[in-house]
Amino acid sequence: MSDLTASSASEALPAQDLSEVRDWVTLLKPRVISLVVLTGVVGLIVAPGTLPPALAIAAVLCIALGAGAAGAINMWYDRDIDARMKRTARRPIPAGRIEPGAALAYGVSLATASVLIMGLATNWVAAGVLALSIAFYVVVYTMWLKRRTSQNIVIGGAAGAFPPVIGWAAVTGDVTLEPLILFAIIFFWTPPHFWALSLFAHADYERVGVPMLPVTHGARETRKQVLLYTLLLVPLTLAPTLLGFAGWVYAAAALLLGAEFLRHALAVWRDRQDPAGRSLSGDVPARKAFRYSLSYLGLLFIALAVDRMILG
Ligand code: HEM
Ligand SMILES: CC(C)=CCC/C(C)=C/CC/C(C)=C/COP(=O)(O)OP(=O)(O)O
Repeated sequence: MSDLTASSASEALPAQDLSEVRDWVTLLKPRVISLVVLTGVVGLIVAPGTLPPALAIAAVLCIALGAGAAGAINMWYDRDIDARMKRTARRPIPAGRIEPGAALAYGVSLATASVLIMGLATNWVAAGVLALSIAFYVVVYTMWLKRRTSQNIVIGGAAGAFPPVIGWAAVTGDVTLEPLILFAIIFFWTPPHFWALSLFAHADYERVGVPMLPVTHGARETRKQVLLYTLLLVPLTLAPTLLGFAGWVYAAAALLLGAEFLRHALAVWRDRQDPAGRSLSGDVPARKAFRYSLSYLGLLFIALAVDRMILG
């Protein structure tokens, strides 16, 4: 090997290592995890009592790791359809950069580690709810419902609603009404979050035969469901104040943020459509509603934490 080839090979190695690391991180769906972690942290903050900082950090890392592991197993299971959808074809498994078996081993090991560490660091109630949420995302949503029914994300979406319950249980060792209300808020938020996205991403799902609502019931029904779930969600977000575990700062934020979410949902509902209900605007309102759904949930949970810190 000439010097020139040898030196360019050694220079190329770190960049290749870096992109390999990036692929393993991508398997954890890190952007989705960021919001999952935020809701989990708020569960931890609003729970009565405290954890020593090192254990609180361990609990948050376990939620991130468990959610990431579930995402990796989801990508292992869905590698056939991911390869045929534009949005997902470049993922590490369908693109051939990570072996399916290695991804599965990685997901299962991380999932096991996250549950065990959670149990040892905090308590086994929190570890049990973490295990349940991983099983819900992997088994109930990914392996069972996703390819079978348009209600996949309503039932399976419960997986993503568990993190505040896990955070709360990590502190208290218990699951009471308060964290269940936070669960319900995320549960009712998931349909407008996902169905707004599915309105502009339905071609992918149609191609691979995944029965998402716009594919099975059409765009018009999906727009209606986005609005209906938002109408149920907004009053529900006032429950923490009505039940006395949050104050007026949170209630004001919930009303303002909710009014804006309703405005987006109404715009989705009213979007100019052809006779089949397909958007004539390039689904601009649906794209905006999807983006806003992310800020909405983040800000709502931040408002709850701030409110609880003010109330003490
Ligand atoms: C069954 C329930 C859910 C489904 C089917 C779903 C589906 C999706 C899909 C398909 C995307 C686009 C991702 C991409 O293009 O890579 C997305 C984005 C996102 N979802 Fe969800 N989601 C669900 C629940 C949740 C939950 C519970 C959270 C957090 C609390 C969440 C947070 C996010 C975030 C932060 C993004 C943006 C990611 C980015 O910027 O790429 N999702 N969701
Ligand atoms: C603690 C714990 C286990 C939390 C799990 C949390 C969670 C956010 C679950 C649902 C997340 C999600 C991105 C679903 C995507 O659907 P998809 O998998 O059909 O999307 P894709 O087509 O992008 O793969």
